Amino acid sequence: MLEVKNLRKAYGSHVVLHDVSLTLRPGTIHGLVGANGAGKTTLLNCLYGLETEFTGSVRDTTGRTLREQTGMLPYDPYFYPRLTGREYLEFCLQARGRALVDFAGWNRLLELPLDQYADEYSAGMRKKLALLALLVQNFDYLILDEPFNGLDLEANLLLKEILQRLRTRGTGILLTSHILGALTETGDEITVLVAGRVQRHYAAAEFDTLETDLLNSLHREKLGLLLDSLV
Ligand SMILES: Nc1ncnc2c1ncn2[C@@H]1O[C@H](COP(=O)(O)OP(=O)(O)OP(=O)(O)O)[C@@H](O)[C@H]1O
Repeated sequence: MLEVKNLRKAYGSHVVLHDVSLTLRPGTIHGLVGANGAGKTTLLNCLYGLETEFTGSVRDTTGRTLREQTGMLPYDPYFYPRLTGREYLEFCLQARGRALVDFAGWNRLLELPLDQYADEYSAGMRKKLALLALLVQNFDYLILDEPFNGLDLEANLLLKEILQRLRTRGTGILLTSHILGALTETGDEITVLVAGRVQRHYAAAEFDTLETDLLNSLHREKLGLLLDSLV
């Protein structure tokens, strides 16, 4: 299990994460929601080790090195210029010291032009390529920052199905999304982050309450202001 305990992260005097704790169990999908700037990406970056200056702890409870069996999809994946999609995939495997595999199986689903330069792909194709690089590596845990963002309708449906099948296979998946339905349809647990603090963890049986809570807070804070502005 991956465990984040009492994580506190600041940029200068700006505290972005306050005492955040959560767990990611094998074979579960854990959604992370929160407004723009709530701290979701920062939390994922601390978890994966892209940010190292924080207090609190991040660990695999089995004692293994977290990075070894965890793959991460960044919010905006970077591609080196003049690398084809295939070369990018090969690079990802080699950087991890893994043997090359045949990409054709997964790519029959994602249908990427692997012999074109990746930095010339559309935004959705780039997202698919970065996902493909994770899928071919069979990680135990996946950390996905906005995986649905930019994907077309068909790829969205496909990704939901893929995530559910990976969960059945035992993969633990932590993902952010601003599309609540994508998380409530697939997730086992959702954590709501408000201004860098965990407001509440919701189990699947409480997802109806989550929608009501989010709507209520929206009604209170923003819809009231909107009504005031319109009169
Ligand atoms: N490198 C950085 N330096 C300084 N402040 C940062 C840095 N990265 C993020 N922040 C600040 O941390 C806060 C949380 O940002 P973060 O990107 O984690 O939010 P988020 O919940 O992922 O937002 P979004 O939904 O817009 O992607 C924001 O106030 C942001 O300005």
